Amino acid sequence: MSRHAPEPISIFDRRLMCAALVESFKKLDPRTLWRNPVVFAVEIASVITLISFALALGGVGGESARFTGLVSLWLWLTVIFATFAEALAEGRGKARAASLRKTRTEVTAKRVKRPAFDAPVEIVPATALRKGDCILVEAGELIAGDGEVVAGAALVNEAAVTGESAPVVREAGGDRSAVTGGTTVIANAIVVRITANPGETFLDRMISLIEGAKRRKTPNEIALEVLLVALTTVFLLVCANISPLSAYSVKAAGRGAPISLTVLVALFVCLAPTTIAALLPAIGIAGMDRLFQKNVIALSGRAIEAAGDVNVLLLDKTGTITLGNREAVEFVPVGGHSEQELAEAALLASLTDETPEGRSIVMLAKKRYGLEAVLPADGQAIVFSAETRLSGLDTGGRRYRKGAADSTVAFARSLGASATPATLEEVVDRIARAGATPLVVSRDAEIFGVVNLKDIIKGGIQERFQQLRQMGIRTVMITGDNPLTAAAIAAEAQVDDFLAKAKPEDKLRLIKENQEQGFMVAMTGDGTNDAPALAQADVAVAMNTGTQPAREAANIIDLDSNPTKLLDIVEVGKQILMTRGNLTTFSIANDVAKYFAIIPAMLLSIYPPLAVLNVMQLATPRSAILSAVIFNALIIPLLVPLALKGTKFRPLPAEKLLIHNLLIYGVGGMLAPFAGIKVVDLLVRLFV
Ligand SMILES: Nc1ncnc2c1ncn2[C@@H]1O[C@H](COP(=O)(O)OP(=O)(O)OP(=O)(O)O)[C@@H](O)[C@H]1O
Ligand SMILES: [K+]
Ligand SMILES: [Mg+2]
Repeated sequence: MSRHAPEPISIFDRRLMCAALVESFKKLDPRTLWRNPVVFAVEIASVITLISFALALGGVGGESARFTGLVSLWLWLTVIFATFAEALAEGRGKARAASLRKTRTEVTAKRVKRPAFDAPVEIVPATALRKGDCILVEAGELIAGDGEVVAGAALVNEAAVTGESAPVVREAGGDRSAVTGGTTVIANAIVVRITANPGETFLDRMISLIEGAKRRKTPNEIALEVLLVALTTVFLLVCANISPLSAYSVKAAGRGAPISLTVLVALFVCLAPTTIAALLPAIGIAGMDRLFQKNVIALSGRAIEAAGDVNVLLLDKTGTITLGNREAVEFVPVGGHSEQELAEAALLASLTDETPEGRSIVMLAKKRYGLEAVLPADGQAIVFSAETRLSGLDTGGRRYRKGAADSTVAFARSLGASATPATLEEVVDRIARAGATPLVVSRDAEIFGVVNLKDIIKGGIQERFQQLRQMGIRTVMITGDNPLTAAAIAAEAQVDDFLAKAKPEDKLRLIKENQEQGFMVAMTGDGTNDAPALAQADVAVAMNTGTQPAREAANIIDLDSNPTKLLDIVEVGKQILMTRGNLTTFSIANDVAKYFAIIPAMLLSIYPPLAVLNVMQLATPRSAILSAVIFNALIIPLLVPLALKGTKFRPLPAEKLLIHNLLIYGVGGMLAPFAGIKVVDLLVRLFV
């Protein structure tokens, strides 16, 4: 695969860092910062200490101006480190969005009155196109908006959106009818029915998503934030009560000085869970960005996080596990009919069938049997549906049909057929066992034979399903095809289970059943008949090659149309959840060490015996407090790489991972500040 568009940019690229620095100052605006309440509280603390500093300079208040100034400076830095982490996480997406914007130049479109090539054409700007309009797009032209091909077939270059420069076929009918605005037709012509108004196209959605404009907090993020705000409130109350308590103690003990506002504010910031609060937005944004680098567009952060907990993956067969261009390769007659007769009946039954299957039958009949495709004037099209599993043509009082074996046989029976030809079952089974799809062809009550529709499994799929199994995810293939074909493909692709002859409502029911058993269900599909199931699944991945309804029902779109991408999505989902958990553990464990630094320092003048708690042997109370504030600030940029890259993913059982992470981030988080604060103190004692 050749990929020219998204050249990999490091998150720590120098230009991105500079842009993020500018952004991080803009993010100080309280009107936006309040959305992160803990960091907003630190900003208020910074303002309070700044005012105290100004007052101290004028000799008001009992605290040293130099000390207050330094505390204020480091509190401001704490806030900026937090906004910088978020800005840096957004940086790569913003750069990508800007380059996408550039490709979306002002274009014009050829609007047609009817969805046909011979309809009169009117030139209009792309912005004038509305849902339901039809446009003609010819070779060399840009497709002006998202839509569905309603006539013709063309080669389309989608590099502008997917980064993939190899052209793809887009054609009317079937599961490859969706086109994306901003892509280019490079051969042939198509008529497209527009499915999105200007400003609501896939490209628009993609740009606003990666720019973060549409980003909502996920339920997990909200739950964690509630906890962080609660903790912060508790510490705020504790600090507020220390002041009267200390004044009382000074009186009672007859020595020492009451605790200054600067020290109280410093204590509050050190105790509040600032580390995780500062890094929380960055963790989610960076996860989405990492997926985007893999050409996966997540329309919600919630879907990615749900992917981290997925137990069951349902996949559609044709177009998801297989390449999806089922092609007619052979006509096998039964019941004394000749190949030629079967070819003629199959051709008639396919003349108006715009699906890839139908077109490939017409092709084979023309090429191998020299037949001509002329639609009879009285021809009545019977359009294929996933419900009937049949398609065909009524002409001259005769009903030509083709479809799934049982459906066609049932139809022939309903018209009076008493027995099916002797060899039919054998032929159907032979084709199905080979993993191909048999379509039975009939005229009224008479069965003519079977069309062999071949399909190919996508490469490398088996190993990836194996990996999913190791992660404890069960793969189930669901297909409208017959059980024998399904079994053959299931065995070849090595899925754990399969469901054959599934109608859209069966797919939907299977998902609901799994969800009722408490499983988190992911579904990947491409067809219109997959859309209801996609809408129900917790994680719904649509192939970019799929139909418009499938893409609209999904919450994740894979631009590469590779069903095993779910592995990457699951991995990023797990990483986001683990990183957030680990940093929360670390952040709260950190506090323990800060108690040892600040509490003795704060109360030493009142209770001299507290000196024994000064285990770090910090120089003076002021240097101890300042060191804790500085450490509390510096730990944020030190952890930014971890927040952006995510905890390294290991395919381990959940309990083992939990113990492992608790050890590293819990114990590590408790010990790290002892060393860190001590080192900072050695430097700070030179200044205060
Ligand atoms: N154009 C067609 N005309 C008549 N019958 C068809 C046509 N296309 C498919 N069929 C029959 O209908 C069955 C269901 O097709 P459909 O495309 O709905 O399958 P599906 O549910 O999407 O499953 P999958 O895509 O996984 O194979 C096929 O297995 C085939 O037997
Ligand atoms: K803190
Ligand atoms: Mg399908």
